[in-house]
Amino acid sequence: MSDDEVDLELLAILRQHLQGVSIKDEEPETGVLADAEYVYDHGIDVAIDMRSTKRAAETIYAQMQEKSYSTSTWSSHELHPKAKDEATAAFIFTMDLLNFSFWSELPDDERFAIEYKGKRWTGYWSLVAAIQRALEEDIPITDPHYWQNEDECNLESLRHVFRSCTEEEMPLLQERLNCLRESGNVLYTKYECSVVNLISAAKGSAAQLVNILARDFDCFRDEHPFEGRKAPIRIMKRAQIFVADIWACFEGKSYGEFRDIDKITMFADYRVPQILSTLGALYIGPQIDAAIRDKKLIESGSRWEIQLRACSIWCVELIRREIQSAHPDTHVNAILIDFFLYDTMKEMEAAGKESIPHHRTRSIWY
Ligand SMILES: Nc1nc2c(c(CN[C@H]3C=C[C@H](O)[C@@H]3O)cn2[C@@H]2O[C@H](COP(=O)(O)O)[C@@H](O)[C@H]2O)c(=O)[nH]1
Repeated sequence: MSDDEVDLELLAILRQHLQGVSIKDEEPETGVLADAEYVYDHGIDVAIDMRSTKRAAETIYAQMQEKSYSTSTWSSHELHPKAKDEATAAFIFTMDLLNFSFWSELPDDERFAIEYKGKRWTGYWSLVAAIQRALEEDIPITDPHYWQNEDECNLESLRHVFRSCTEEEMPLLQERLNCLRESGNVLYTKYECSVVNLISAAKGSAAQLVNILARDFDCFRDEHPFEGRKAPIRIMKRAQIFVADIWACFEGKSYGEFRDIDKITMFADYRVPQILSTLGALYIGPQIDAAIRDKKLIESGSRWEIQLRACSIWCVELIRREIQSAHPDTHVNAILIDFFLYDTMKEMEAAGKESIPHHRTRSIWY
């Protein structure tokens, strides 16, 4: 080969690596877990207590067994779509495009809430309720064509879709409109306005689907600089939870069939770090702990916030390894552990048993 041909070959290999596709076995990686371990090894404000992590692993495993926690738990939630079809895939994409920042400074009876099916829904469930309600009102909120139509889909119509039964508006409404507009444009230009085409582009790889979302959609690219490291820390929370929700909803079949689903990590939100800390598995240093207890805003992308998120990902990975080694005959992945921890934290919240608040960061990433 001439020198030029060698250079071109090397360039192609480098480009593939940069897109997260490794040459040797064509099996892509997301890089999220490696980056989580990097932050854990290099940060000084958040640590993991091994003894509590081991204990938490046992408790989590026992309760997951008791509740026979599986992919089918996803569809058992009252508001989640039940049909296993393309419309549900579009529903889940819309949901995870907007699945961020529901927390409020106001007391429970004044905070943003959606009234639907005779109940008052807050947090994540307010999003799901609003989408269900819009569809029942014949508003095509899950249709990428609608997202691009500025006459029909705009701040005013979004205020209607997400109208609250209290005085407080849904947080970051303009940012949510921006996410819809950008995604509508990308789906139109690259995937014939079809979420199913987007899923198919990953050719059955969960990691590749995360990488495609990060590559094509600015609003999914949840990566942040950390302490002078050259490459940003990849967290990819909404990209990963989208893949996980599709996998769980379709129970690993049809659009939910991914050969490498176990490469998906915990989703670094503001609820799972809260329960990991409550369990004693995550040790949050005194300065951050004080800020959380005082409900102080922790800035998106700050050193503290990146450590909270990345160390939570690493902590759930250690819990997963602990469960796997103690119970080699069962198969549990970070997704189901995460779903279980989120749902358990919500049950604790509903029962008024939150011992420490969740951290307050306002961003479109979670
Ligand atoms: N790590 C993780 N984060 C999750 C979820 C979910 C809901 N997933 C459903 C699907 C399967 C599960 O069984 C759940 O039923 C929402 N969130 C995040 O939490 C925050 C909302 O909190 P709050 O305002 O209190 O509702 C916000 O950042 C949102 O993005 C999860 O599962 N894992």
